[in-house]
Amino acid sequence: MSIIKVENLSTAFGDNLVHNNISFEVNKGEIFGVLGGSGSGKSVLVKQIVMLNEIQKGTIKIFDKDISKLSIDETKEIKLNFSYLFQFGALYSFLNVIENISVMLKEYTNLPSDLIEKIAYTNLDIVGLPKRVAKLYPSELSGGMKKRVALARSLAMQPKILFLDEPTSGLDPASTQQINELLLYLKNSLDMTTVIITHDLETIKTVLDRFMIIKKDKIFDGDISKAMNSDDEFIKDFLTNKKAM
Ligand SMILES: Nc1ncnc2c1ncn2[C@@H]1O[C@H](COP(=O)(O)OP(=O)(O)OP(=O)(O)O)[C@@H](O)[C@H]1O
Repeated sequence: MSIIKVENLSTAFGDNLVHNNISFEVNKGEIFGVLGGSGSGKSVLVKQIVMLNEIQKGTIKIFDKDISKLSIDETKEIKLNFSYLFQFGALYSFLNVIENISVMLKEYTNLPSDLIEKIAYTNLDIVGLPKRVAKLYPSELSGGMKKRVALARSLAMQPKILFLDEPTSGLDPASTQQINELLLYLKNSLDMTTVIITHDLETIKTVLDRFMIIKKDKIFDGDISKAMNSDDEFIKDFLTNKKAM
């Protein structure tokens, strides 16, 4: 079942045509990758889906609803289903780990504070961090731990769709592998659809169910084995990291 449906999307900034008539669907429960070289419009595309950037041409449907035709109330309601972890999804330096995870719950729900704390601790556990880090501040965490806390903060709202922009950027190979394993664990344990922007070959190979590659047009849509068997030089180079990603 398709949960996101993008049809004939075109986006340009002045003379810079970024998306040329792109169509794709994301199915419920899958981990879908948005791939492409630097500046190919991956972030703009995801921001259009989460309604942070305007749609210039084409349609985007979420849960079968055309998002450009929603009322203010419908927009608010649909946005409650999203969590978006930005590329440099910074934690608040003046809040400790558990306070960082609680931020959205405090802002967007009326839940009592003891329940918010309980949910925050549950999500700390879900991302594989021990209770002892709860009172630490971001400056006291490793890069991998910061990513986990940011992920826990995104998960706390129990999103139906999670958007991750480069979840492993800046991490060493061991921490990258741990985040990849965590993403697979989340897929199997939570009722969630995930859209990931990534350049990381390991993530592409081991985590994504399906992905598309954009380069103004959509030049590929499928899974890793289809991509590996492709005769297209760009796709082959892309997957062996020969292309500037
Ligand atoms: N608000 C804007 N005004 C003008 N140009 C923009 C705007 N937002 C994005 N762009 C341009 O659109 C293009 C795509 O940007 P985007 O950030 O989506 O790329 P990306 O694929 O996510 O790149 P990267 O992998 O480097 O993060 C770039 O050329 C960028 O300069």
